[in-house]
Amino acid sequence: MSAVVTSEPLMRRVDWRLLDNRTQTQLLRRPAQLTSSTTASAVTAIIDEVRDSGDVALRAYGERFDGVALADFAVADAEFAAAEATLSPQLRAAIDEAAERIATFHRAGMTAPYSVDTAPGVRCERVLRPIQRVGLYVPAGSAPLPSTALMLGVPARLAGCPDVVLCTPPRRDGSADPAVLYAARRCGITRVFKVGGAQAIAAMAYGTATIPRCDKLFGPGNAFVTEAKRQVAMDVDGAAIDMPAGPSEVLIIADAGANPAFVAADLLSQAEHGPDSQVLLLSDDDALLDAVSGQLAVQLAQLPRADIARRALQSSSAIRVESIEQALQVSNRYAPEHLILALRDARAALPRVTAAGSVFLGDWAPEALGDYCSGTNHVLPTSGAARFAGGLNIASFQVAITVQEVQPRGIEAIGPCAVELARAEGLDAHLQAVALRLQAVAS
Ligand SMILES: NC(=O)c1ccc[n+]([C@@H]2O[C@H](COP(=O)([O-])OP(=O)(O)OC[C@H]3O[C@@H](n4cnc5c(N)ncnc54)[C@H](O)[C@@H]3O)[C@@H](O)[C@H]2O)c1
Ligand SMILES: N[C@H](CO)Cc1c[nH]c[nH+]1
Ligand SMILES: [Zn+2]
Repeated sequence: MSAVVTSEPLMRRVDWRLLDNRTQTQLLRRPAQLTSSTTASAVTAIIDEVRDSGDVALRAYGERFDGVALADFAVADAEFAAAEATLSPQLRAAIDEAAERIATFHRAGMTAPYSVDTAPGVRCERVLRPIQRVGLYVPAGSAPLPSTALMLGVPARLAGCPDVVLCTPPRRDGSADPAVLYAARRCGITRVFKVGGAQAIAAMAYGTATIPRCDKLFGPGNAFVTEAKRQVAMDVDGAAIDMPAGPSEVLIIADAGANPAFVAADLLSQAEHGPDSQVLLLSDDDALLDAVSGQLAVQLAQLPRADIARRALQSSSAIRVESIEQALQVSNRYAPEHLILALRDARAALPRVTAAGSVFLGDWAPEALGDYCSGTNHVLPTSGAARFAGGLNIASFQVAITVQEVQPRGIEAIGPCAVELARAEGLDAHLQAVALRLQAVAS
């Protein structure tokens, strides 16, 4: 029997139980990983050009990739005001409401400074400081994402970052998306530049005459943006980055009782982000897989962005597994950006999830709620980075500094321990720095 059970027109259907380990690994490869060497060299050339020619290069790339050569990239006060006036009251209210809920969730998870006496007369502390200048990237290639401006801007503000710069691709008429501008302003951000793609990342990492150099860069983006972040993070003269947050992914584990229309809608909602998005469906029930396949065809036909979603489905899979337990193992191996547990008892499965950016429990938590307004952050690790990294939070915008304060009785208490360890390492100057103080306290 072949591992390919049926040849689906929209999404490949495979039986996990019949695949060898190598084929399983290939199946779980992201499309962005397959094109990475070509993308990498294109991005290196863009970064080099921006470092050499600054704003001139930004203007040329803007013309080439976004169809507009801007004389001035900075958004002026008048454009912010016009943007706010353009938005419907309903959209402004939705942005405000989402911002409040995102703030509520993030504030609750804020790490606190702390202080502890580790020995009599030895106080150790951790204090938190906001990163001084942060650069945010808000995608707008295939669709402007004002929700991303909130996901970046709200925690940056709560962390207290004093200097926040935001880049987003311009529209063809040279303006920035009004909802992105409103969301940015809502988070207190006033330095917005109409620059997109790898060139925006290079500009914020190295600085140009117009765009200031930033300490750390944040935000999602397509394969070019994500690769540019990776490259500037590898360069000691570049900038730190939040995480690889590339093309969107969702993995859904659905049992026989799941609602096929809901499952199909959730798959399509990530597929419509871009042709390099990847969506995976795992189930132990053939009838459910069939029903979702039917729903996909029906719902896709009604989508304005059907072409993009159809292309994403081509690099996606519906996978028949032996059991929900096996599905959880596959999911942990894939480490999805988003994991939807469309299970009758989703909560019971949660303890077995070890790698995922954000988890959606049950039938009533579509991923789109996390994208917009449940309160969690939608800037999440992709490409398997959820194995070792979590999503964006306030701590991402802070540096934690440790402090120690030692009294004379403190050096008496712990000095001998340091002396012994310094002797073992053969580091005599270390030993001396402690021993001198021990003698001074004793005399
Ligand atoms: N992981 C996350 O947290 C997360 C969150 C939101 C969005 N996303 C992802 O962000 C991405 C947004 O992508 P997008 O394309 O819509 O917007 P984008 O702003 O990331 O990219 C648009 C820019 O790409 C550059 N570009 C386009 N074609 C190019 C080429 N051939 N060579 C070099 N540069 C080129 C252009 O400069 C353009 O301005 C999607 O893949 C989406 O899934 C991820
Ligand atoms: N699903 C995206 C994260 O991968 C975030 C987003 C923004 N707008 C809609 N969705
Ligand atoms: Zn989304």
